[in-house]
Amino acid sequence: MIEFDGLAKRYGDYDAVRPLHLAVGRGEVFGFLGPNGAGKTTTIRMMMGILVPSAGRVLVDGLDCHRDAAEVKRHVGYLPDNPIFYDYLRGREILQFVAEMHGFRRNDAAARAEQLLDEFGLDDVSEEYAVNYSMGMKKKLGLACALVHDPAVLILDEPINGLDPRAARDVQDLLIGRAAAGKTIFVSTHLLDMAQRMCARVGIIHRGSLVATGALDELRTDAGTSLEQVFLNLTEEA
Ligand SMILES: Nc1ncnc2c1ncn2[C@@H]1O[C@H](COP(=O)(O)OP(=O)(O)OP(=O)(O)O)[C@@H](O)[C@H]1O
Repeated sequence: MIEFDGLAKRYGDYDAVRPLHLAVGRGEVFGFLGPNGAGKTTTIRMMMGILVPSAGRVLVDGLDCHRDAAEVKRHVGYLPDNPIFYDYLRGREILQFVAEMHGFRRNDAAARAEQLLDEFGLDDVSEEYAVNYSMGMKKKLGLACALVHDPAVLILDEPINGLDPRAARDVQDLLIGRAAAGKTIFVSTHLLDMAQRMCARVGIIHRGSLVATGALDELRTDAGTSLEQVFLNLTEEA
């Protein structure tokens, strides 16, 4: 479903992402774990066609994320690390706008917006300007936007970063629901609790290199200790 084939990004002589080879299967919830600056956002921006790879490629459903970027967006829902909204649109209008961009007719777009506002518990703030939303509300609205067209694949950059425990739990529950419905989820995080709750398999990225992949239980058994210790060992600074 998602295939990284030597995907790499270089800034000048700095390797932000070193050739990445990885396959994520249909229906899998894959955690992309790494410390600050490891290369997670850079990788995800290449998946979304926002950054041009320096080498290699990444495919979603056989489509090249750089060459076929527009088509990839029909298959994928994307939550950026810091969702930004038009400051002159209200929550409901943003969802309606995104739905229309995906080809919904006006009435269908309104109905879809209504449905998502309800599901994400945003009804009460639907008429407020999204730019004034709290971080938790912005992440929920961003996730609702990512789901408007019911994509098979979700690519999420730090979905619960900066959220209070209740908002973090709400967002995780929404995602667990989507995973149970068979969505393929590629989620970047440096929050190990979240990886433990949600991900069947993880990859750990450190200084642009994938240093380990596997099921959480395998990784823990390898090091005979907690995921936190595995993470700390693998991402140790020289
Ligand atoms: N435009 C750029 N020019 C030069 N270096 C960059 C640029 N963008 C990112 N980098 C560097 O590439 C590295 C990877 O950054 P990236 O944002 O992908 O990390 P990350 O794993 O998402 O980190 P975080 O968890 O802090 O968001 C960092 O060292 C960053 O400073």
